[in-house]
Amino acid sequence: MQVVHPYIEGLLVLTPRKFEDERGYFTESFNQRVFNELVGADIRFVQDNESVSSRHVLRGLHFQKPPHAQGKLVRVSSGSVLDIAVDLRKDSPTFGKWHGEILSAANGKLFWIPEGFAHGFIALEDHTKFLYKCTDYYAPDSEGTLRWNDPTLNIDWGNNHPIVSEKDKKGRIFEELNSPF
Ligand SMILES: Cc1cn([C@H]2C[C@H](O)[C@@H](COP(=O)(O)OP(=O)(O)O[C@H]3O[C@@H](C)C(=O)[C@@H](O)[C@H]3O)O2)c(=O)[nH]c1=O
Repeated sequence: MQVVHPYIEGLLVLTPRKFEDERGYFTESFNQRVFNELVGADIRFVQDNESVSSRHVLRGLHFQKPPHAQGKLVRVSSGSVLDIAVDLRKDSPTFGKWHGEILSAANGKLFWIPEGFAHGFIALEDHTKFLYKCTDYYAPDSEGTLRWNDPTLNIDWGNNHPIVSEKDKKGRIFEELNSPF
């Protein structure tokens, strides 16, 4: 397992070992014990999600407010994305900063985004399948959306005209967000 700690504290990028042979490959895409040792906490996931997106589709930036905040362990099993986590923890030295990671079926990376972050991604290929585990259940009344193209965040999505849902077009701007974390 290769483990990388991005400069924003709490984020983790994991690359599980891939065993390749003439049949194809085998990999442990999730191992609760190994994961908890790496994170140093007893994290429990309660919901697995899957979405498929066409190229240029951007989903985000989403979070759920406490008491329904979610940690997310995300990966891609087909295609690729640029995945973004924005630090919304008010007392964090990196509050308002973001980290981007390319996740693809080919690189097999897992990106751990704990509670206190907004999350989103843009699909870089057609039929990009995005898989993620969440630490709390979907709670639509607790949902928050931060505007993907917020000028303060200034995220480089590599695309100025992505396909965005009507809900995401109405996302709040960072300056007016009043972060719940
Ligand atoms: C997220 C979610 C959505 N839904 C439903 C609600 C809606 O009718 C439909 C599509 O929902 P959305 O438009 O919110 O889906 P989407 O834009 O893919 O939302 C996801 O975006 C990424 C970036 C995340 O980080 C996720 O946590 C989640 O917010 O699916 C559920 O039933 N359960 C869920 O957990």
